[in-house]
Formats: sequence, structure tokens, C-alpha cells
Amino acid sequence: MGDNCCSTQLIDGAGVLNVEGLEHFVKTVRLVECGLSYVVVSIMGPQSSGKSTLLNHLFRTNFREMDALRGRVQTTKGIWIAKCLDIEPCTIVIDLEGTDGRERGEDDTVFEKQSALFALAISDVVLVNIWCHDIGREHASNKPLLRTVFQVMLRLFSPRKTTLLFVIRDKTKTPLEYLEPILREDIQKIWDTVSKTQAHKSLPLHDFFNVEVVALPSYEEKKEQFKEQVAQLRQRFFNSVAPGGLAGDRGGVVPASAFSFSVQKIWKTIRENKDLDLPAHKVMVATVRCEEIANEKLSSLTSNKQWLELVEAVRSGPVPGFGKTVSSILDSFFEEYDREAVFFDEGVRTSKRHQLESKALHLVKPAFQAMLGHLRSKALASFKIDLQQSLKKGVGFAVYVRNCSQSAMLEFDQGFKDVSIKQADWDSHKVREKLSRDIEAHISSVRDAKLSELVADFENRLAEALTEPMESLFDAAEGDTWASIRRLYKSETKKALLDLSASLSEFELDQETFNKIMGDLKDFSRNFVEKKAREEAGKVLIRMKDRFSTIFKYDKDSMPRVWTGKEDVRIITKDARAAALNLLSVMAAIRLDDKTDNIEKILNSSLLDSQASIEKSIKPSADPLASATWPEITSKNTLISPAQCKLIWKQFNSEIEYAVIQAVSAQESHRRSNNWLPPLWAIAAIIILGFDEFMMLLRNPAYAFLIFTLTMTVLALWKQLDIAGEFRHGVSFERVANFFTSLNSSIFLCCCSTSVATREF
Ligand SMILES: Nc1nc2c(ncn2[C@@H]2O[C@H](COP(=O)(O)OP(=O)(O)OP(=O)(O)O)[C@@H](O)[C@H]2O)c(=O)[nH]1
Repeated sequence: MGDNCCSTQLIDGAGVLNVEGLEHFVKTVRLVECGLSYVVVSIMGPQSSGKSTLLNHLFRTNFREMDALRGRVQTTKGIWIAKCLDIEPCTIVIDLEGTDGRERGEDDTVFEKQSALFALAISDVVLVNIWCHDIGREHASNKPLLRTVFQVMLRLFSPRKTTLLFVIRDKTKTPLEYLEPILREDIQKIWDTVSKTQAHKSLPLHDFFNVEVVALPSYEEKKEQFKEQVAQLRQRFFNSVAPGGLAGDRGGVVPASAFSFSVQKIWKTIRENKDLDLPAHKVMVATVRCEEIANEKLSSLTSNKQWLELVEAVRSGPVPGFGKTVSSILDSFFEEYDREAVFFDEGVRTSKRHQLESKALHLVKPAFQAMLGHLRSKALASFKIDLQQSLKKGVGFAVYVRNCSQSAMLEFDQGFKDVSIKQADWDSHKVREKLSRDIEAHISSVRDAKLSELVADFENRLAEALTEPMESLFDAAEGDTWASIRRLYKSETKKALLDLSASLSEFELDQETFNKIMGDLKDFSRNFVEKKAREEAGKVLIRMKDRFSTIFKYDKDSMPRVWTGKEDVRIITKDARAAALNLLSVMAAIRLDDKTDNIEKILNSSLLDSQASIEKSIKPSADPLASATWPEITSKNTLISPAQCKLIWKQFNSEIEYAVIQAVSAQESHRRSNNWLPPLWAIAAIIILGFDEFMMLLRNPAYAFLIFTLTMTVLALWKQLDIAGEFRHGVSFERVANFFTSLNSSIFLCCCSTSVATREF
């Protein structure tokens, strides 16, 4: 009988729980698979009252029974556990050491109480074995036992409702109908006499127990009847958890998967003599077990092959259908948890599920974020390519940017749908914002590059438009030079600004940026003009010398001057110097602001008029050029300071001096070369010595007429041909040819006139 019941000693005589044996028992009888569908039945009663015999017959277990021949000695030590055979639902039987045993003695009642409490805490049905002849007796052996049961029951804080099935052994001829009221009266009396706390005082017995009574004939004397009635009693254990069944009223059942843990904890608490709060214990068991299940599921997820492959794939790039795959993996683990934790306290189960979900999602999150990262990079790359291609199409920067941004964000959003995990409420707003910022940064860098390119182009065009006209204006620097430069600067700047404004429209810039770019171009234009003026001011000495040379060496018709002595070198020099000084005054300051100044006057009065004063020996007043700035001209607008002007003027004068000296010498030498008459003393000698020859000519009219005619002819030729003038300009082949042509015609005319004169004479 009962080899498969897996009878195991659960707690030994010393009160030590056999954890290994219990684990083995639970595993062998596959208790975990039962969920809540199992019943625990225990038996109490005096020692050697046939408890093991009853259990073995009732449940087909194989607990050790006393050998009848050895007498009534204790056979069951400690607490034993076994599984009933062929009873559904799964029924676990606990056989307790008999009470009131001689072996333990009076002092050892502690173990009795502890085992009684243990049986009440874990059992749905408690069989109480009593001898029939003890019913109604004042000193019956079952009374201390019942007192113990009730006392320990009151120690249970919010106990579960337990069925107490009194099994009357060795029933007599007295029918059960008579015995049962007496027994119930005995039970009530004991219940009433048990000292209770204030909280339990008014509670009736049936709040704690369902009391059932059954009577069996003596096993030793009426074995067959005993077996027959035990078989009938066995029937009551089928479907015992169904409503109306023996354990139909039970509450606070611990799921079978936590049975082992629960038993260990209960026994530990009892041994430590602490209060046993069963609802709290149930919650504690649920907490521990649900946590164990959740941890087990999490650990399985961590090492799940499909998940690990997915993580690896995500590391190398985007994985299509990521969200669905992860959701399905998580679902499978969460479902497993639900299946295993279904019988535990709902509050605990739900809370632990949330914890499991949270941990699982925490595990999954890095992969999810990596996927978002891939999505972001992909959308950004697409945006960059799209924008680059769009910009090649032509004008319309802002429109292209808008379209490309929208399409990139749409791509990201669609990608996010594929990545999102059903069990998580994660949104993408942070990564989306980052993408948006990245796109903005790229737009900004492309726009800046484009704008720089555009502005540089306008600056180059403006510089080109200003350079040559300015150089030409400074070349011919006159009183109205700055007025012309101002006109040029304003017109070119206005034109450039208009064109730039039209070109900027495609960027749809905000007003501030637009104003800044326009302002920058305006500043560039002004700075360029100022820079150019400064550059040209550096060449002022050369220009002054050129200006001086132009006036000094060329006449009004731009013909080179020949210094014959008739020219007034002083006036020409003065004019040329005045013109050079005028150029210096033009180049001395930047005059873009349309303001008048006295630079020309100061320079003239200081440099030209002071020269005249020195020449006229007038003592000059304080030097207005001994300064670093011009009156009413800012240092920014000063190109050549007064002191610099003075120095330049000095250098200029020293450099033109040579040209003036050369001109004066040229006049001197010209004068000398044109003076062909002999000296006065020679003329006087000629007159005195040639007086006789002169008188002879006067006395002879023919000679006188001949000499007169020849003299007239030579004079006529001299005048006609302007021989003196011709030689003044130098000698050339062309001139010599012209000269002889003129000479021929003159000689012919002279011959004609001479012959006419001779004929008339
Ligand atoms: N009179 C009588 N004796 C019985 C009955 N059932 C069993 N016995 C005998 O009682 C003795 C003790 O039986 P067990 O079944 O070992 O009793 P127990 O209560 O399990 O004993 P412990 O576990 O030691 O407390 C045996 O010799 C049985 O034959 C019964 O119904 N009536």
C-alpha cells in the first residue's frame, strides 16, 4: 500500500525541518503543477490512537504504524508528509506525532503546541482522532489536545477557516446521533474555557472552524467494517475543494508552487515563537515567489537567443520590424510569468508584474535607443542628400529647406512606428528634437556658407565697380574729387544693396539677419572706399610730382615747354606747385560725409603763402601744420596728418627743385645761343675802320642799290623762313626738306622782285 505516496519526514523529533526532503517531495509528486487545486489534510490525536493506521487506509499512504504486538509505544516521531493516492484534487497528508505521549514527558509540550499550530496553519482539513469512550468524560485524553488546538488557533492572527473532522475511534453501539451533541458540547465547553484576548472574546467557534464528526468501528476488532466505513469516508475527500466539500470554505490558499517555501517560513516563524499572521504570510509568500518567478523570467529574457541576436543586429544597423519582434519576445515572457504567478495574491502578482515589465523594458531600452539613433542618423543623412540635390535645381533655398525637413521628419516618424514597443509608452520626442536640432544646425551651416558666398560675390562686384573709377578720380584729384567719390560710392552701394536684397529673398531670413547682412555690405562699401583712399594717399608724393611735372613741363596745349627765356619760370613753378598742393589737400582726408573743411586753405596759407611771406621777409605766425589732426576731421577720416603734409611738401620741394633749376639754366643757355651780334666795341671799330668803304658805296648809287637789294633779299628770306625759329626746335630730315622747299620758292620770289626792282632802277 502506498509506495507512490512518497512519504517523507518533514520535521524531525528535534523540530528540524527537512528542506531537501520537502523539495524532493514537492518535485516528485509534481505539486507545482497543481496551482491552487490541492488540499492539505493533517491528523492529530493521542499517541498510538491509530492515526497512521487511519491515514494509510483512508489515503493509501504508507506511514509507519505501530506493531500491535509491541504495545502502545510512540511510532511517529516529528511530522511526516505524504501524497494521497488516487484522490483528486491532489491531497497532501500530514501525520503528526501523537500528543500526550509518555516519551516526551510533561516538559516537552512545546513541540506538541508547535506542531498543532503548524498543522492548523497549513491544513485545510484537520482530522482529530478521539477515542469513543473519552466523549463526555471529564478527564478524557482528548481534552488537553483540543485545548491546545484552540489555544494555538487563537495565536493565529486572522486564521484561515479550517475544517475540524472529529474521528471517533472504536465506536460503540451508541449511535452517532447521540454521541455528536455530547462531543460538540464538550468542544464548546473547551472553547469557552480557553482564555482569549479581548479581540477574540466574543467570536464564536464556527468563525474559526467547521466542525464535522464521524465515527469508525475498531480497526482491531471490526477490521472489515472499519475498512468499509473508511472507504466511505474517503469518498468525502474527492472534490473536497468544491463548494460544500470538506474544504469548500477554505481561504488563503498558498499556490502549490510556493508550498515548500510557505511551509519553511511557517515552521521558522513558529519555532521563533512569533505571531503567525497568515494573510501577511500569504502576501509574503506571494511576494517572494512572484519575485522569484519574475527574476527567473528576466534572466531567461537576458539569455534568450532571439533577443541576443536582435541586440547584435541593432548594434550593426537598423533592424526592420524591431518593435514587433521585441513586443512579441516580451509578451511571451510576460505570459509565462502570468501563467506561473496566477494563483498568488493579485495585488502582489500585479505589482511584481509591473516590476518585471519595468526591468524588462529597462533591459530593452538601450537597444530601442540605439534604434532611435539609427533612425535619426538615417533621417539626417537623407535630409542632407535631398537638400544638396534640391539646391542644385536653382533659387528657392527656404522652400527646399522646408520641404526636405518635413520629409526627413516624416521618415523619422514612420520609422518610429516600426521601432515602438507595444508594452512601453516611450515616445521619441527627445530624439526627434535632437534630429530637429541637427537638421537646423545643418541648415544653418549650409545657409551661412551660401550667404557668405553670396555676400563675397557682392563684395567683389562692389570692389570692382569702385576700384577703377576711384583710381581715376584720385589721379585727376581736384576740388570736386570727393563729391564725385561720394556720388560713386552712394550709387554703387545702392545698386549692390538692391541686388543683394533681391538675392536674399530666397532665404526668407528674419528681419534682424537681413538687416545685418545689408548693413555689413554697406559697411564693406564704406570701408572699401576708405581703404582705397588710404592706399591712394600712400602714393601722394608721386602724384604730386606728376601733377607738378604736367603743369611745369607742358603748356596749356599739352605741348612740351621750350625754355627760351620768354617764359616766366617763377609763375609756372608757382602754378605747378599750387596744383600739387591742391592734390595734397584732396588726399589729406576722407570726405564721405559731405562736410566742408579748411584743409586746402590751411595748406595754402601754411605752405604756399608762407613761402611768399618768407620771400617778402614777413615773419610767419604759429604753424597750423604742427598737429596730428585736422580741425573738424576725425582721426578715422584722416589720411595724411598736417605734420605728414608738411614733411611731404618738404620732400616734394626738394625733389622738384632740380627740374626748376634745369628750366632756368635752359633759358640762360638759350638766351646766350641766340645773341649773334658782335660786341659794341667791334661794331664801333667796324664803323671807324670801314668809314671810307661805306662812303664810297654811298657815292656810287649802283653799288649802294646792289647792296640794298642783297640786304633786302637776305632779310626777306630770314623772315620768310623763320630760320631762327626752325633752329630753335632742333634739326630733322623733314624740317631740312621743308626748309629747302621754302627756300626755293623764296629765292624765286626774291629773284622776281629783284629783277623788277633792277628794271625799275
Ligand atoms: N483499538 C484500536 N486499536 C487500533 C485501531 N487502529 C489501530 N489500532 C492499533 O493501535 C496501535 C497504534 O497504531 P498506530 O496507527 O501506529 O497509532 P499512531 O496513533 O499512529 O501512533 P503514534 O504515531 O505513535 O502516535 C496499533 O497496534 C494498531 O493496530 C483502532 O481502530 N482501534
